[in-house]
Amino acid sequence: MRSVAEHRSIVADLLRPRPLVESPLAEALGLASARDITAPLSLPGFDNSAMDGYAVVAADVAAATDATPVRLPVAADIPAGRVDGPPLRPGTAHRIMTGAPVPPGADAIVPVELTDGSTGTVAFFGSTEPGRHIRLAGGDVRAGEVVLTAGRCLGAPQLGLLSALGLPTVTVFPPLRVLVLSTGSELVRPGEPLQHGQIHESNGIMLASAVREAGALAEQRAFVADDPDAFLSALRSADVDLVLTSGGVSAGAYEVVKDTLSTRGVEFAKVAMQPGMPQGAGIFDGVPIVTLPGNPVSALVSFEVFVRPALLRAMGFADTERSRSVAELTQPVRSPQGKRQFQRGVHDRSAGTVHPIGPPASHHLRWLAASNCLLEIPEDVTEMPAGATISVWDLDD
Ligand SMILES: Nc1nc2c(c(=O)[nH]1)N[C@H]1C(S)=C(S)[C@@H](COP(=O)(O)OP(=O)(O)OC[C@H]3O[C@@H](n4cnc5c(N)ncnc54)[C@H](O)[C@@H]3O)O[C@H]1N2
Ligand code: MOO
Repeated sequence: MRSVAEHRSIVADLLRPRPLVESPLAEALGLASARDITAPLSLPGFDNSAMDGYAVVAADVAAATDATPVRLPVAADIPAGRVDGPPLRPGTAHRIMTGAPVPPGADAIVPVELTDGSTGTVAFFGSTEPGRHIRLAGGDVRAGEVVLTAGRCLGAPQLGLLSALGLPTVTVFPPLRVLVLSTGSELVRPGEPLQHGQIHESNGIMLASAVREAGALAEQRAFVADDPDAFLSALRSADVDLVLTSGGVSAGAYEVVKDTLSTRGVEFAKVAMQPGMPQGAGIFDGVPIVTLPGNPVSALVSFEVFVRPALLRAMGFADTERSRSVAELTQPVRSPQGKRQFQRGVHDRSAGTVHPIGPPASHHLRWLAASNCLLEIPEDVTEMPAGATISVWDLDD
C-alpha cells in the first residue's frame, strides 16, 4: 500500500502555478502575494496629530491647571488634509485635527477636552510634555522596509496596508481553476424525488465549497452517470488546472473513473489511510486529475489530506497546512493497524481537550458536519486511552 506521505507528494507534484498577474487590490483578496513587498514610502508620511486639539510649544502651557488656565491666541486652523499650514510661533497655538500635519515649531498637542475649545484665544486647563499626542513620521513603517513576505495570504489588513503605501496593485498567484465532477448512476439532484436505491448528490457542492474555501475557483458540473462516454466528454469539455472527481475508484464492476482512466495516464492505488483508501492521480489530456473516493467523508478527508495542501502550494501560499495542535483525548479511540486514521472530532481549544464524534465509517456526513477538527492517528497505533495526547487538524481556521 502507498503511504499517506507518498500520495501527498504525488498529488502536490501534479499541480503547477498559473503565470503571475498584477492584480488590482480589490481582486486580490484571499490570494498569495508573489513577491516580498518593500514599502515605497514611510507611514505616517509626516508628523501628525493623534488628537483633535491644539498644537503648542509644551513649555508655553507648562503652568496650566484648572484653577490657573493659560491662555494663548489661536493663530491658525489646521484641518486634516491642509497642505499649507504655517509654522507655529512661540506664545501661540494652532487649532489642529486628528491626522493633520503638526506645524513646524510645535512640539506637543493638547486635546480639546483640556481646553475651552475657543478659536480666538484658547484657555488651557492642563499641561503637556514635548512629543505628547504626536504620531511621528515613519513610526509605523519606514520606506525601504519589507512589510509583507512572498506567500503571505492577502486578507483585509494586508490589502489595507498596501493601499496605505500607495500601491494600487499587487503581484499575485492567480487562483487555480478546478472542475469538480461527481460520478454515480445512483445520484439525483437535490430537490428532485428519490426512488428506492437512489441518493441525493452531495459530494459536488461539498468539494466545490472546499475548493473555494481554499481560495481556488471551482466549476461544479452536473454529475455524470457511470457511463464512460459521458464521463470522458465531461472531462474533455473543461478548461481548468485540475479535475477533481469523486466515486468510481474502488473494486466494483462499474467503476467508471478507474475503468476509464487507468489506461489513460492515471495511476490508481490503495493508500494506507482510513477513510480514503482508494485514490487515483495523474494527467489526463494534459490536465492534472485527482480521483477521490465516493463515500462523502472519504472524499472530504481525502481533499483535506491530499488536495488542499497541493492547491495552496500551487497558488503560492507559504502556509499550506491546516493549523495543527496537540490536545488531550477525553475518551479512548481505536484505529486499524497499518492505516493512518483521521477521525472526526470536536476540539475545545480553551480546555485543550478533544473527543471523537460519530463512528469512523465513511458515510456519516452528519458527524463530519458537526466536527471542527480531524484527529490523526498514526499507522502503528491501534488504541489510545482517555488522557493521551493526540494530533489535531483544526478545520475552522
Ligand atoms: N470490494 C471492495 N469494495 C470497496 C472497497 C474495497 O477496497 N473493496 N473500498 C471501499 C472504500 S474504502 C471506499 S471509500 C469506497 C469507494 O468507492 P468509490 O470511490 O468507487 O465510490 P462509489 O462506489 O461510487 O461510491 C461509494 C459510496 O459513496 C456514495 N457516493 C458516491 N458519490 C457520491 C456523491 N457525489 N454524493 C453522495 N454520495 C456519493 C455512493 O452512493 C456509495 O454509497 O468503496 C468501498 N468499497
Ligand atoms: O477508504 Mo473508504 O474511504 O474507508 O471509506
